[in-house]
Amino acid sequence: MTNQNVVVSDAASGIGMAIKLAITNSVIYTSSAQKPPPSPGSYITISRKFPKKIETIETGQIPAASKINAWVDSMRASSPTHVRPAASIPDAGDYSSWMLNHPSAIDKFDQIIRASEGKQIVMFMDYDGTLSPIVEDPDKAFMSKEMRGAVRDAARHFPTAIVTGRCMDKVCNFVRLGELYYAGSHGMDIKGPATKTLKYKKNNPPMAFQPAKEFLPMIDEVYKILFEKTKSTEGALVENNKFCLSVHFRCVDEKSWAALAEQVKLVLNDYPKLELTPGRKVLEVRPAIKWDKGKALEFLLESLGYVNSDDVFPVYIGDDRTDEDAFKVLRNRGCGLGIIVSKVPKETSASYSLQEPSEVMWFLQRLVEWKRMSPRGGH
Ligand SMILES: O=P(O)(O)OC[C@H]1O[C@H](O[C@H]2O[C@H](CO)[C@@H](O)[C@H](O)[C@H]2O)[C@H](O)[C@@H](O)[C@@H]1O
Repeated sequence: MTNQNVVVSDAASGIGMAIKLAITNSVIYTSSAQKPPPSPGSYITISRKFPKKIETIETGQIPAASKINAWVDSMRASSPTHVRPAASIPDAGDYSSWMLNHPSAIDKFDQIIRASEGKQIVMFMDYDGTLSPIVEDPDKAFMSKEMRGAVRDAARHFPTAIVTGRCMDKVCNFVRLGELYYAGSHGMDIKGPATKTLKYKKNNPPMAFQPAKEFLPMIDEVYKILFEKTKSTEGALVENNKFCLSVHFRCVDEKSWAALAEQVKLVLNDYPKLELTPGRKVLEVRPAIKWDKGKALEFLLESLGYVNSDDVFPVYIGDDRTDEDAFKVLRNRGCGLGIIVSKVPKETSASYSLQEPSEVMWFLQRLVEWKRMSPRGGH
C-alpha cells in the first residue's frame, strides 16, 4: 500500500467530529497547518466520518487471461441488448424470483413512502441508463424534456444529486439544471447547486470536492496513449471524463473485445496507480483510490447535514456496476434504499428495481405528486 496519492489529510481525526473544509480552487484542506487563510463564505461545515486520508488501492500486476475474460463477460452481461438465458447469471435465478427480492419500486411505492415517514428524502441518481436511455454514441445520450422536468420537480422538493461516471462539464450540459448537486467522474468531482436558496434548505454554502486532483496529468497522459493504441480498432472510443477514462466497446465487434481489453490492460500495466473496472460495454480507467459513488453519497449526505441516519431517507437509483458501491453504503447504513434500473436479473445490493428510464421518470413524478399532496405541503 502506498500513501503517495493522499490528497486529503486531517491533523485531527475522530468519527462524527465537526470539521471545516476550506475550499480553495476546489482543493480541500482539512488540516489547519495546510489551510490557506480563510475567506468569508468559503467554508462548508460538515460532520465527518471520512478517513484521515484517501488511501490508494494496490492494483496488482498483469492479469491472467481469465481476468480479461471476466471483464469481457461482465461487459457482455451488463448489455441491455444482449439476450441471455437466466441460468447464465450466477446466483440471480430467474426473473420472477429475482423480482421477489427486488420488487418494482412502482408497485411498492406506498411501502417505500411508509418507510420514509418522518425523514427527509434525498434523491441520488445515476445518469446513463437511469435518466437517459443507453445509446451507441455517448455524446448523444440526451435526456428527454419530460425527464428534465421530472428531475427539476424532484429537486424542488428534495435535495437531489446526480452521481455519474461522466465528467462534470458533460453531465451538466446534458442535465442543465442548476439546482442539483453533481458528483461527476464516479464521485471524484463534486459540486453543490448553483442556485442560492432551495426550498428545503435556508443556506446552500458553496461546495466542491475533488479527491483525485493530483491524477489529472496522469489521466490526460493515459488518454492520449489509449487514444493512439485503440484508434485502429474499428468502433473503439476513448472518452475523457476528466478524473477517469471510458474505453467504449459498444460499437466494436464482440470478437475483438478480448484483444481490445488486453490492449487497454497492457497500457495500464505502466500505471499501477490506476485501475480498470468493467461497466456497460465499457472499461473504466480510474485512480486507484478508495473513493467511489458510495463515498460520494456519504460525502453529500454529510455535507447536507444528515449525519444521523434516523433523520434521512436517501434513495439511490442506478443501473451500472459502479452504482453498487452506493447501494452497499445504504444497505450497510441501514437507511434509505437502492433501486436498480434493469430489465434482467442482476447481482445487486439494491432492494427495489425499475425497468428503464421511463419508469424512473414515473417514480419521480409520483414522488413529487405525493409530496405535493402531503399534509405539510411539500416540506
Ligand atoms: O455513471 P453513469 O452515469 O452510468 O456513467 C457510466 C458511463 O456511461 C456512459 O456510457 C454508457 O452510456 C453510453 C451512452 O448511452 C453507452 O454508449 C455506453 O455503452 C455505456 O457504457 C458514458 O459514456 C461513460 O463515460 C460513463 O462512464
